[in-house]
Amino acid sequence: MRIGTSMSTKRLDEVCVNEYKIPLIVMMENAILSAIKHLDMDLYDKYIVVSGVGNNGGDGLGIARQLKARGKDVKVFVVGSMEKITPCSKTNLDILKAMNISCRTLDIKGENINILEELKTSIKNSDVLVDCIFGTGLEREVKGVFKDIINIINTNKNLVYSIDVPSGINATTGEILGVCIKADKTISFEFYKRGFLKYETKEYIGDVVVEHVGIPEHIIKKYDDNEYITSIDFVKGNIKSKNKFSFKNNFGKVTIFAGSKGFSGAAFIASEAAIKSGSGLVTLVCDEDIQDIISSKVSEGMTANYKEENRINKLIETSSAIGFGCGMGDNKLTLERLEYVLNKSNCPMIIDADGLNVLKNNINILKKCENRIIITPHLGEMSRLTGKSISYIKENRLDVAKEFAKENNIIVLLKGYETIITDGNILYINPTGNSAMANGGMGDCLLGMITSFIGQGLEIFNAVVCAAYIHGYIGDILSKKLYTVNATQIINEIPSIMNEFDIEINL
Ligand SMILES: NC(=O)C1=CN([C@@H]2O[C@H](COP(=O)(O)OP(=O)(O)OC[C@H]3O[C@@H](n4cnc5c(N)ncnc54)[C@H](O)[C@@H]3O)[C@@H](O)[C@H]2O)[C@H](O)CC1
Ligand SMILES: [K+]
Repeated sequence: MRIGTSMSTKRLDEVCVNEYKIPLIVMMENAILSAIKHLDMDLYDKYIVVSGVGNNGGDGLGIARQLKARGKDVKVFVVGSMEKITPCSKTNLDILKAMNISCRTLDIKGENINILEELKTSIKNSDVLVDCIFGTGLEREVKGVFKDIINIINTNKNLVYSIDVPSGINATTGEILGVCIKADKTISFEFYKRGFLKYETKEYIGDVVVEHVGIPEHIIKKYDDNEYITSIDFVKGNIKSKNKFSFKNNFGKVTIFAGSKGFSGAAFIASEAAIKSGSGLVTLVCDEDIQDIISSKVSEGMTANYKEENRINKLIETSSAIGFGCGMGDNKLTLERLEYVLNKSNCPMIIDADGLNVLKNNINILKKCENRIIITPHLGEMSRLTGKSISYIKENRLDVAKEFAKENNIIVLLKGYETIITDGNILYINPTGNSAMANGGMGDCLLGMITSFIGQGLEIFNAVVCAAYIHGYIGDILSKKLYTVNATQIINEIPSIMNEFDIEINL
């Protein structure tokens, strides 16, 4: 699913109208017809449509017409200066008038007390309110009668379905411009709006569905912002095709540097996740004093300790991917080991946890490793790496991750609700995962899965996207029956879920 901004909508509209000669009213009618499919007409009969005078309002007026045509009881309120009404909205308003569908108008300059009372009563007497006051054209603080109406709707509402965006939200940034409709469902056009990714907007957007307005795919592709929400088809497609045609018999040889005294669990989880994700050969490199404990637990993997220099050198040279950092300790020795492995290796390297902590103020050591480093920080680690505050990163996480990836020529997987994966150019948002998974060891498990997928020969960026998706997908399935989901439970499910995905890694 594509992510887009107000600008993306505007640009596409202009291209369609000017270059491809698709009249806007045609796209609007497509938008209307695709929106009404989601208005639950089999459940409800009484609708109220509240429209502005922009094209979002035009969508609403067309929706009112289509609802009426299907025998529904519809009341329409239009708010805004009538002299500003867009041509397409005017056309739809004229059709409504010709059909004798009554429209109450609230002019921003007029005295609207009686109509506001009428609106309140109509809301109470209806099943569903369709919100079409503002769409992607909202550009300033919502005030006056617009503010009054939104507050009335939020206070008196039954169900509210917002068209394109809940009125009051900046579709690009997610900023709430003073007041905003609290939608139960948002039916958005062409793009999942970038603003919806801001955590604070979740209480306004409700369930989001994205519908098409009939713009040909090749045009959308041409003006793509390269930002997406990972779909299950993307994951299936990527993993399958890579293995089917390119690496059918190659399961990869991976090395994981992890664990230290007191942190043997991290090393176990990362290695076991790589094994269960289908790697041909997994070797864990750890401190000598935890080697025996881990050897006894990781029966299908091998272990080495830091004293075995020749063996380690050979492992680094021959690995198809290296995972580094879980439970190693935030100390000088870890930094030295990181530099050593970075210098000696040529394969993709995934760095997490203490591997990231020691990179603070040393990020330049990644510069010489062109395009083969993946970092997987959570917000705290990202804050230490970038020097930016957690709250700033939270507010601007897409751009912070993108900029950091671009500057350092790396792939960044920024963990959190709706994890981000970006190489500075393309960005994916991971839709899977849940709060039942918020416990120790999850990151180690993800590191093992990413290392394994890359080691098996998947394209690096796609491997990270797919690993994040499957990791969260398993968590989502388990959380339906478990209050807490831990890493070992995820690991145990990897083979069966991969099988369900029809992923051919183990053929
Ligand atoms: N390609 C598509 O996705 C299509 C989407 N459609 C719909 O069109 C709207 C965007 O329409 P636009 O006319 O550009 O903007 P709005 O309807 O959001 O309204 C702008 C309108 O409101 C005024 N305004 C802006 N901010 C404020 C404010 N704070 N207070 C008061 N008034 C304000 C502004 O001056 C304008 O008059 C999109 O969301 C879709 O719903 C098309 O139907 C088809 C193609
Ligand atoms: K709206």
